[in-house]
Amino acid sequence: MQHFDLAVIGSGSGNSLIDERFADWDVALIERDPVFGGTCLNRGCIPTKMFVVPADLAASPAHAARLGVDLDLRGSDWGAIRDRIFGRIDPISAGGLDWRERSANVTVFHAEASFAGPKELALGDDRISADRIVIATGSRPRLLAVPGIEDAAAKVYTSDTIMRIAERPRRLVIVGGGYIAAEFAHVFSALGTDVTLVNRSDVLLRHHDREIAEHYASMVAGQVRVRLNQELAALETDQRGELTVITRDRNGIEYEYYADAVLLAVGRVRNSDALNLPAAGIDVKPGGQIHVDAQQRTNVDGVWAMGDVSSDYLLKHVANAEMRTVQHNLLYPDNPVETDHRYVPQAVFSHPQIASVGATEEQLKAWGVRYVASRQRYADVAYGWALEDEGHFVKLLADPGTWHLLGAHIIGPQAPSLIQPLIQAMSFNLPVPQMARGQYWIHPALPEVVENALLGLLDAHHPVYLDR
Ligand SMILES: Cc1cc2nc3c(=O)[nH]c(=O)nc-3n(C[C@H](O)[C@H](O)[C@H](O)COP(=O)(O)OP(=O)(O)OC[C@H]3O[C@@H](n4cnc5c(N)ncnc54)[C@H](O)[C@@H]3O)c2cc1C
Ligand SMILES: NC(=O)c1ccc[n+]([C@@H]2O[C@H](COP(=O)([O-])OP(=O)(O)OC[C@H]3O[C@@H](n4cnc5c(N)ncnc54)[C@H](O)[C@@H]3O)[C@@H](O)[C@H]2O)c1
Repeated sequence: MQHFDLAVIGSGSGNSLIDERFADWDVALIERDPVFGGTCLNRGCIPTKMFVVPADLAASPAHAARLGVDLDLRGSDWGAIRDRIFGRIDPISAGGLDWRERSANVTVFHAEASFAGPKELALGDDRISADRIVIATGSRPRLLAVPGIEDAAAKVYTSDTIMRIAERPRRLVIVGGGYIAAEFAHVFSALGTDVTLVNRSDVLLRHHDREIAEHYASMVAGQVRVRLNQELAALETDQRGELTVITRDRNGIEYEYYADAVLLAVGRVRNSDALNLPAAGIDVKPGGQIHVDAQQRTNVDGVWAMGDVSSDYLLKHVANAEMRTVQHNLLYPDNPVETDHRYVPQAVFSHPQIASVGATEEQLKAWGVRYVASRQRYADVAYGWALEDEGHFVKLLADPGTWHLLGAHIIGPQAPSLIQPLIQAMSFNLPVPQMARGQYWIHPALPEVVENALLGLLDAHHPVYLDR
């Protein structure tokens, strides 16, 4: 049996862990997917955002008309967009594998790993052992088992498959109301598909601040058909191969939608089920989330886990942060560090864009925390005038005692970029007065909407003067 200093399962964030500092370690990297590099690169963050940019352009004529510019969308070439995106991504993935296979100290195994003991892995018929094992196996789309789904399989997609679809569907039903549903609703509707969004609960983007979620719902309703409180009940394929999507509401009433394709966007399943974790005695939470401590250690000595398979956050920037923790703790076991999960930001690249960090107003109320809130419309700052903005805003929540930000929520153009200084302020405990008045804000740039929201917090309570 081959023995290694370190075995890493999963070539997504796990692959990034093995840097030059491990040059004198004997490392095994195991990947079961023929495609190398994991979700973010091949079927997640990166290709979705590469679709969002052309979708933003395709959606721009309506906005341009309000500014006196007459743009016409004459069409979109799905094949060209798709091939450009994957023509860029696929060589990066293949090149990454090639480079890794040529690394002197790393052996790449193309196999599904499962535990045969605490420090032993079964890779098909092979066995390897390692002093340390890192589980970075990620997650996969959740599927729904409803009548007719097998017959309709050729027209049922997930985020793993829809971006490579041969032709853009004329009519698409998206099941779900989270990140993936919101981003693909934008991409497909902007490029010309008739989209119906079916969601089981009565809110879209339910983990967001309620005001933001409601505002998003009102805006997306202008782009796609939104059907709330309905869940997928069945799929029917007739003799001509035409697909009907049947949904059911809470009263048992059924609805029918004709579709050329269905996208399931109903959450993700952690990839821990194939790992035979009981063989190693590794603790798992309900739902398959591997239990780790703040140092990313599982309950079994020498076995770490990171990223989607163990994290509370299914986000690449979190997987990267956890990867850096594991990396450090492997290299410097006598000086371990913990992952900082205090202020995890998130962004939805929908239309409009959304970004948030920290607590929602509903959470603060539920926790009984004292707070002040401010809302600043893009339309009331100079660059918002230039944009002729309608309806987008920044919402901030702060502690009126310490003047530390408790939460920041933005819906509107460039929200994922605008929020970055607020993440910085929260991470480094920069109080609102200092942040608002202790620096210049470029005039008349869009971040003035953040500046004014900060000043609004101070007005919301009582004036605070800075000792400068
Ligand atoms: C459509 C979509 C869009 C997204 N957009 C964003 C975004 O904009 N921003 C953001 O922050 N996050 C985004 N995410 C989330 C982000 O992609 C994930 O959080 C991140 O990729 C997780 O990384 P990971 O290393 O944990 O897992 P992965 O990258 O999934 O890597 C796990 C690897 O392990 C392999 N594997 C699994 N089980 C085994 C086994 N038993 N043996 C061997 N190999 C195995 C898998 O094949 C996979 O290659 C998006 C996700 C999706 C689906
Ligand atoms: N921009 C980003 O950062 C980004 C983009 C895409 C995905 N992601 C990550 O991937 C994760 C998964 O995304 P997601 O959108 O699949 O999950 P999600 O958890 O965000 O949303 C799932 C949605 O499906 C609905 N749903 C569940 N079962 C249903 C059913 N039977 N019928 C109808 N609706 C049903 C839920 O009500 C919910 O609205 C996200 O949580 C996020 O962490 C991030």
